[in-house]
Amino acid sequence: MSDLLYVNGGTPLSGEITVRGAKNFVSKAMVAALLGETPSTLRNVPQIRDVGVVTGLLQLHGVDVQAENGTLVLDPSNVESAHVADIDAHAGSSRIPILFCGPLLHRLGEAFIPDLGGCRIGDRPINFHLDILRQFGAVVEKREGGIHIEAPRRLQGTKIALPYPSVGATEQLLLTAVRAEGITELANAAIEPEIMDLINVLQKMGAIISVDTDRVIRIEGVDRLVGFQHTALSDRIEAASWASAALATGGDIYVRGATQPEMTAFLNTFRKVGGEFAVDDEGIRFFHPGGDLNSIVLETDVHPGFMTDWQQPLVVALTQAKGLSIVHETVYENRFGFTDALRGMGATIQVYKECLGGRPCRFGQRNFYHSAVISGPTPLAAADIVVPDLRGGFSHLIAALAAKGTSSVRGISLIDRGYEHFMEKLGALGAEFSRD
Ligand SMILES: CC(=O)N[C@H]1[C@@H](OP(=O)(O)OP(=O)(O)OC[C@H]2O[C@@H](n3ccc(=O)[nH]c3=O)[C@H](O)[C@@H]2O)O[C@H](CO)[C@@H](O)[C@@H]1O
Ligand SMILES: C=C(OP(=O)(O)O)C(=O)O
Repeated sequence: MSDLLYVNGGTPLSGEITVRGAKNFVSKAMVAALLGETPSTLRNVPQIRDVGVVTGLLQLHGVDVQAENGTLVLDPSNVESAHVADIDAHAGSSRIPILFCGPLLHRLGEAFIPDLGGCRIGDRPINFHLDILRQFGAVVEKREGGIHIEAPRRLQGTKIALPYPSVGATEQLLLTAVRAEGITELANAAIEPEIMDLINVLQKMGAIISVDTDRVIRIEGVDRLVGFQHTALSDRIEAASWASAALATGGDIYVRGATQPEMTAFLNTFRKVGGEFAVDDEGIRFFHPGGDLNSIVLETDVHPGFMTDWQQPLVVALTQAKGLSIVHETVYENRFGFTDALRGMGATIQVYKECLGGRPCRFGQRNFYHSAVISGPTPLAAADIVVPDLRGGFSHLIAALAAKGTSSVRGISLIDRGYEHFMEKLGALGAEFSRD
């Protein structure tokens, strides 16, 4: 099937869709299953490409993965006999392979981790991950196409402070510390809801982990872990993406499965922009109440702040708000590339190297266009677009749906990485489109 979608925009999206488990949790919980001596069951798993990638990686390592109706059963009992030390077949496919380090070191004593993929929204180095592994006593060596890691003896608990509360590095530490010898303490840890749910999973497996209010996580290593049974928390990025689509197209979308506690920062911002929402026990209805949308000043941040992955879809809605909005991206240095295409569709967006609208961040005084000023409202016109990355791609799709006329959107398979059945969902919301 072709990677090109023709979108006939200008109609408000209206109706109901369902979101399932979070991409940024499910893949990590699947890796955690490697640590158990018995099978694990994970429920509420979406059919997205990243789940397929991690399934492939686990199978290569001898894990039996059975999938049925959104439930995965992962049996790691053959990992030792499979003992695969080279998984470069999956180089560049996602960011998850780096999280195999701790579990594989505990089980096999060595591993080869291929170069990572994921969205190109900045340099995305892995220096924190490698420093963590070395502090546990692993020997890390750069080789062609990836890194080779080895644990000459059992990994040892350690005390670490992250220079920045990185999600991946915090997960790296958790997945390594739970079976290391002794106590590990991580200061300046990330505390995203997806990390808290990973901690839930690890605790079910037998781990001892405490989280303090000051971003300190403390783990007492244990000798063995067992399988878990868990239902994944909901995907708050997908939910916010559909909410932004409702706002940008003047629509009304009920997102079944969306949950309020993990979305507090988004909901506050959505309300300030002029969107309305109604929370019930099953999900959240997001709608444009009519009238003007308001411009805002917004800064992305680590949890509990406004998350960076919400930024790109919301910027499309801000092109329809009255006045000047300022968005300061403080998590990634290069996450405004997607605005080029929006400008081509008629949006007025200027990007700056300065830290605008808030406190100085790591990227100020450097050569990164990490602040944006959006002036609206501007009608959007149809265009030919090439999808740059996962969230940028979804944002382009929203822009095409808001624009009058027929747009072509090329590279839509990138969107499958994080949005389950997005074309069926668009259909259910009344979008007009056809696949080439
Ligand atoms: C699969 C997954 O869960 N992806 C999410 C995860 O990405 P990921 O875990 O890759 O993001 P991090 O939180 O690690 O990155 C945050 C910042 O730390 C920097 N950094 C990170 C690691 C490192 O070793 N050195 C370093 O400098 C990064 O370049 C970035 O500027 O959290 C991000 C922040 O919420 C989300 O946008 C991604 O959707
Ligand atoms: C940046 C993202 O994902 P990844 O870390 O998998 O590239 C994202 O989900 O928006």
